[in-house]
Amino acid sequence: MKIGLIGYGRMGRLVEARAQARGHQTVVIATSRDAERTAEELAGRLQGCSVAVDFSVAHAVLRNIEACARARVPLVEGTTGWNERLPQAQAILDERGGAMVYGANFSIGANLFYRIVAHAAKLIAPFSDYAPFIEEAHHAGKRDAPSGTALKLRALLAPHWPAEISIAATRAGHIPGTHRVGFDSTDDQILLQHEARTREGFAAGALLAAEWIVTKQGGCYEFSELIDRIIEERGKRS
Ligand SMILES: NC(=O)C1=CN([C@@H]2O[C@H](COP(=O)(O)OP(=O)(O)OC[C@H]3O[C@@H](n4cnc5c(N)ncnc54)[C@H](OP(=O)(O)O)[C@@H]3O)[C@@H](O)[C@H]2O)C=CC1
Ligand SMILES: O=C(O)C1=N[C@H](C(=O)O)C[C@H](O)C1
Repeated sequence: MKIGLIGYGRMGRLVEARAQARGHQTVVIATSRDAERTAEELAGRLQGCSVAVDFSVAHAVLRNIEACARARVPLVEGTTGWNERLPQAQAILDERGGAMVYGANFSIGANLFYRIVAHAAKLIAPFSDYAPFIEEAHHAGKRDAPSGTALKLRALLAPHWPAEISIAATRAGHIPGTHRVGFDSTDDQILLQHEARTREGFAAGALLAAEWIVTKQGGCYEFSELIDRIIEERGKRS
């Protein structure tokens, strides 16, 4: 694949290294130096890419989605902090026939964790003494809080607990990404945790998503849907 990288920081560089190891090529790199470019201008730069991977900043995401859709380049959207703009993103993709796979967390483990948390929520909710809470911890350089993954976890719990669910965010040192979901009762506490050891898992998932979205003509997919398909296929085989 000929990859266009939007964002060339911690994640962008890692995606490039893994992509090269899999025989792909980076042909375009866009950074904060491209911040003033319009969607049309960025689309011009992305012409000829087979796929784009965006790990940049939340305020640039709609422009990046429009640029990819204009250039007819399928997009892997890994940036977090733009959840409330998803309907606008979908409208852009619909209007221009673009293809995008997005996810707050591209690690396979975190996506399996979503499934475990959803199941735990269903199991525990009928026991009214238990109250859920979320904790997340990340490196000091992370801009958004709560993390995109914590917001996704809250969305999984919300149908079972109508009251606001507390999310505590820690920003310190070099933590790649830890998420905990707890259920607290008078007598005990149930604690579930996903801890990324490095960022490699995010990069590997983003490449998996890139190799998948490149085959799609259009549409807006959440990465967890892709994981659901993989779980289903592997379940049939075993
Ligand atoms: N979905 C997932 O699995 C994961 C998501 N993330 C998310 O990815 C995003 C990036 O994270 P990370 O790599 O750690 O961040 P970094 O701060 O390390 O990198 C951000 C990059 O974006 C570039 N940038 C800034 N403004 C613009 C702009 N207007 N247009 C294009 N590029 C721009 C920066 O440019 P410059 O180099 O010039 O500063 C930099 O290269 C965050 O939202 C983070 O939450 C992170 C890890 C996993
Ligand atoms: O910024 C990060 O580093 C991470 N961001 C994602 C998020 O906001 O959930 C995923 C991961 O935890 C790392």
